[in-house]
Amino acid sequence: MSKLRVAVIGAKGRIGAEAARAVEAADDLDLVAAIDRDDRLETLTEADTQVAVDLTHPDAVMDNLEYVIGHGIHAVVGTTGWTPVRLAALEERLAAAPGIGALVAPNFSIGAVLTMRFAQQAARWFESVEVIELHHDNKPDAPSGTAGRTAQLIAAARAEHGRAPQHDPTTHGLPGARGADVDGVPVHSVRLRGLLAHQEVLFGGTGETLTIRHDSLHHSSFMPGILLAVRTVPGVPGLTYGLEHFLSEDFRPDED
Ligand SMILES: NC(=O)C1=CN([C@@H]2O[C@H](COP(=O)(O)OP(=O)(O)OC[C@H]3O[C@@H](n4cnc5c(N)ncnc54)[C@H](O)[C@@H]3O)[C@@H](O)[C@H]2O)C=CC1
Ligand SMILES: O=C(O)C1=N[C@H](C(=O)O)C[C@H](O)C1
Repeated sequence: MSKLRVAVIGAKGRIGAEAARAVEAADDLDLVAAIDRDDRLETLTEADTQVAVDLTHPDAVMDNLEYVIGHGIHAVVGTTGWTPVRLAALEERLAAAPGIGALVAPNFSIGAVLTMRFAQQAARWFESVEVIELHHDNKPDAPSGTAGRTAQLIAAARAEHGRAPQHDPTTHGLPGARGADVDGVPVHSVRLRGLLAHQEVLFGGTGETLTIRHDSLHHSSFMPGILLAVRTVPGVPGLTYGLEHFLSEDFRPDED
């Protein structure tokens, strides 16, 4: 069987470099292009790319996707910076490219996907909730894409179960001390040398708290999810938001 022809955009970056190595090491995938900011996007079409993985920067991803989708290439996107407006624009672009699929994943690690799912499940039961995300000191965006998505899912679950917005007791203090407000959920961003990608979801109820914590300790944590996405996206036209939609019972992150 012929191998799937895969390109990585952002291949000199922290995660892009790891993704290029993971694609290269996979028996069923062929790394046909690995480009970065000084390279031409035409390299992808010249290499007859079937799936492009974008791991670049919020400022670059929309133009990259315009080229990729416009040339009939499926997309796997880990780059952050997704707003409802951007997602709607991408969905519209895909509607004009029948048969082409794009997966946008706030996080490719199984632990982070499960954190979001567990937080969604817990949200209805607790009065208070706050999200704390902690990342390396070179991350340009805050809050992280994962934290933003986690907060959105929690807010939607609270609303679905008729929970009133949280009461913020703060009347005095400094601006920003209570974090960013994502759909009514406070999200706090820590940037610290030595860290990689970490998140805590704190729930509080009467006389108890529940903390869900996830730690990505190495970029390898994202690779099984990226490879799963690369293999799955050609069969799923249109926009998919979140790796959870590609997970099946037989996914074994430790086997890739
Ligand atoms: N969804 C997920 O699971 C994960 C997502 N990310 C996201 O991936 C993105 C990249 O993260 P890092 O690798 O840490 O950043 P990085 O700064 O180390 O790498 C980004 C790379 O993209 C390149 N780049 C920038 N503009 C470009 C363009 N127009 N064309 C081609 N290449 C371009 C840069 O030169 C750089 O080499 C960020 O948005 C980050 O949040 C990171 C880790 C996991
Ligand atoms: O920049 C990173 O490192 C990461 N970015 C993604 C995010 O913003 O959620 C995923 C993960 O947290 C690593």
